[in-house]
Amino acid sequence: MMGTLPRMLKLRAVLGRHQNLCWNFPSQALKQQSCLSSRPGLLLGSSWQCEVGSKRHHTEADRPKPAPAAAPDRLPFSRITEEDLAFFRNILPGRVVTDPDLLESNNEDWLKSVRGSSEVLLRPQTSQEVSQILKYCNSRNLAVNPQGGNTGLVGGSVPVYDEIILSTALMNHIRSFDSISGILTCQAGCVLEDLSLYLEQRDHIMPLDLGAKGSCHIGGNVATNAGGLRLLRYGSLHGTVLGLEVVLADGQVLDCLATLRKDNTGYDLKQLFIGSEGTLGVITAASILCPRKPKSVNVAFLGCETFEQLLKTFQLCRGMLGEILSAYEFLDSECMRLLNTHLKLTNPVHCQFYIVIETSGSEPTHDEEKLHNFLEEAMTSSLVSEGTVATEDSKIKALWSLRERVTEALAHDGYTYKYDVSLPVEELYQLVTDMRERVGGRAKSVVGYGHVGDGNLHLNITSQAKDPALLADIEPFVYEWTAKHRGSISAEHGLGLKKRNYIYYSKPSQAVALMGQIKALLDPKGILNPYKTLPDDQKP
Ligand SMILES: O=C(O)CC[C@@H](O)C(=O)O
Ligand SMILES: [Zn+2]
Repeated sequence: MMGTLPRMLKLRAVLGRHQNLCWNFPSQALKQQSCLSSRPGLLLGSSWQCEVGSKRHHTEADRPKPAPAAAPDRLPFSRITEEDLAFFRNILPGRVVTDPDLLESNNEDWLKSVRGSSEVLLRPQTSQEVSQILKYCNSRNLAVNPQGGNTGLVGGSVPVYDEIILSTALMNHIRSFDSISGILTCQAGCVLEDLSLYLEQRDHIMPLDLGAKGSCHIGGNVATNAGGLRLLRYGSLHGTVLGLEVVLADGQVLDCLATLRKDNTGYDLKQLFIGSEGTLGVITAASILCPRKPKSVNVAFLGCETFEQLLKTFQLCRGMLGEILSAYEFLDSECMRLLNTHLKLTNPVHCQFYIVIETSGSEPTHDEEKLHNFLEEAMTSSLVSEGTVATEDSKIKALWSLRERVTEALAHDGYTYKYDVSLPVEELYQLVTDMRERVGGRAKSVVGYGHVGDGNLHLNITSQAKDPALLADIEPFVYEWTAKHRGSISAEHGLGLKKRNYIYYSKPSQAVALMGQIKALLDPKGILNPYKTLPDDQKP
């Protein structure tokens, strides 16, 4: 994992010849920071568009009016009774939680912005137990909120009213790992970081990596189609998940747990459940294609003065680093200010925009040479003004923490309005600039960061406390802006409770209606994660 230090020092020496360039290794202060954002149990709308030829366009008149984002009325599900509890206690001895204190953290999302009032938490260990639970709930018309690590950011992982919480926490068993094919099969409740550690000992890695890795469950990652920091290199879970086991609303266990790279026998049903946020079935196990652990990893933390330079650097980087490029992330100077203020993290360089570039390859000498050439070119063409490079694990983690912990820093800044949009990269930062101008001094901070390499911006706005006037400035402006620029109003966080009614900004009515029909087919009573994902006009 480590590049050779003398070689990197040489790199510094060569690059150091250029004026304004300051290549240094992270400061002591930075090294001492913990590398992981420990989001404790963190689980967290689009333009109406239609396809005309290859172009999407949207007309104001055709776009359905989004309903308010607030929670809809409670749907007429049954209320839990003593007989129901007796049934659950019988099938899950010692694993039915009704103590309100113990239920606190399961009822509230990580952002503390959505709070349900569930009175029961079920902790199954097997798919058969999940099947028994759902069969019973379906027959009794009891609503169920499937819950993984509760790290979502759109209110998808917590109950809205009194839904029964079905936790995957005890379903954390690795079923198999084939080191020849790199295919891992595990239960849904395995924590992402545990899987990563397990695989690292076997010379492999998980194809996804998130700031919330210490708490999130792989089942929740798949259910939300989580993107994260490695998507640029390894693609989305739609490609790396080879098979799923899913329990349907009526309790049937759907065994699509294939471990094949290629399988064109009919419709690829597992894809329906990836990103469906627990509304179509409960994922109980997954087979995932895992890459080999790279032999050489380097991280460069660079600074540039304009977003245009940042994009040109990306272009250069894709051309010069090619197959070894594994991440291209960014944060603006406002994010850095919050990291300094709230988490006492120190910036290794000082600029308007910061880039985190990661390379992962199999030959350290080759990778370092490529990185060296790229950095030299980025410097001589004045795209990048400052930077630092790390090859050692601890330094790499320290640099990554500057990107991964922005969410945590924002949580300390105040009430946070979160937007997670996909946009054509060249327009990505204009939304932040326009928003800043629009909200003026009403907001405490307006920050932009995210996955430039994937065209994914995280626009976050904070205020001292929840502020309806500020919200009215932000929405629907942010959704309209995104739709106008042909973006998606949810790039990777999903729709959950908070964004469900904005789906029409990103999907045409026919597509949403078809989603409603699929939901009605798989979950006719609508017991699975009600109030989430689908807009209120499409609930069964
Ligand atoms: O908090 C956010 O807005 C983004 C969280 C996560 O997707 C990230 O990329 O850090
Ligand atoms: Zn993200």
